[in-house]
Amino acid sequence: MSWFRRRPGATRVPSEGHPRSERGGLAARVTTRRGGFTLDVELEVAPGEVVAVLGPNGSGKSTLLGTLAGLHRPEDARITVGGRTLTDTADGTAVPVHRRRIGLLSQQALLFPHLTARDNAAFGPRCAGRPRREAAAAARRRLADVGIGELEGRRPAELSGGQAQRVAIARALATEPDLLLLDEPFAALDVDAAPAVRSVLRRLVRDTGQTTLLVTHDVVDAVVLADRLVVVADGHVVEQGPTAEVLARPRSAFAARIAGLDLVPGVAAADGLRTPEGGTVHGVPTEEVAPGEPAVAVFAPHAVAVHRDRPAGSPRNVLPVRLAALEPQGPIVRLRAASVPDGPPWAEGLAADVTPAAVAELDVEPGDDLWFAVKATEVAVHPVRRRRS
Ligand SMILES: Nc1ncnc2c1ncn2[C@@H]1O[C@H](COP(=O)(O)OP(=O)(O)OP(=O)(O)O)[C@@H](O)[C@H]1O
Repeated sequence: MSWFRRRPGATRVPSEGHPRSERGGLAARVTTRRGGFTLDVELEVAPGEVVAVLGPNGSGKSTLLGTLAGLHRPEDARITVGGRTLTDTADGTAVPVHRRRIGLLSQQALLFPHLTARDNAAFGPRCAGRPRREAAAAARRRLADVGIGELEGRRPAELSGGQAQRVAIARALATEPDLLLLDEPFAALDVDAAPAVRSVLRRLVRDTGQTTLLVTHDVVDAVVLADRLVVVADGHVVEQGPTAEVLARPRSAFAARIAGLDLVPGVAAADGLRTPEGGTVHGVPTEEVAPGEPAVAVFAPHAVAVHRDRPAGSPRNVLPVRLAALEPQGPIVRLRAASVPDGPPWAEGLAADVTPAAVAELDVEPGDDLWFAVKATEVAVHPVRRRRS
């Protein structure tokens, strides 16, 4: 699948300080223990690339971010960003947190309660040694970038969760970090606030060509923000690759579980998504996507109704499929579709989750022709990560 792939030859926007091309990417080899747990990973993030790290609870994601940020001392590691060695246990190099030029954004905004939004955002550049006036100017610019320039004089107690997280984004980016680390950045936001904050972050990361490592549990974050996925389990990298490829052909149990969503590539349209062959998937565009933008329609397999005969009536999306496989998944059965010659090619691999009773009633077996139906209201249309060129 080519729809999430980075466009070749994408150029980066020069930043105010040093050009991004001089900043380079991340190369890390880390072995470290925490109690009885061992993290043992190698990881690279190319300049301007966004890599998402996904993994089950306790797989070592936070340990990895903490080690990169300089918060944990690893037993055996070499970490370089833009060719600068930040950690090398072989020769004792351990650049302190505030000199690593790494921005860290956590679930919680963690703002200083007694400082204004502006002074919170200026804190990073001040720590990096920038003069007061310059730091304040950088803070103002970034607050404007995240859409809350007018709130610069407010203290954290006077901000909503989403606004506070925007200040935290402004603070992380005001330092012009060589590497941005995002640790579940939307997890603490309520469902109404998260899409707008994700949208702001996506735009900023794209527009500045910011090299970024994102840790998340939410596959939509990875789809929207990341070029590449790295799946960790039990302290090891178990698979990695372009986001779409990992989700389309998951090899690890965890990736298979997170990939348990139906994804259809295309471009956003007012009424949903236009597929490459000119078909339409009716759906609800999220606020993060504009018509004409590369996008993906996402729906849950349990939202798909399965019929022997073409259903009449309301569902907007009705497509003919051939049953490729029946996959028992605990209390439900997943029907895996193949495309049919006259049907849309994107039906290939779609999943529908039904009860065993429904399977018995349908009396289906692989090779049978069926109809999948999904309501437009069940289909969300998200932008896909695309680097600015
Ligand atoms: N300070 C500590 N002392 C001992 N063990 C620790 C410490 N911090 C983490 N661990 C252990 O290290 C392992 C990895 O934890 P880590 O927080 O890196 O995982 P994670 O993938 O970020 O998990 P989650 O998704 O739940 O945040 C876990 O088994 C955890 O219990």
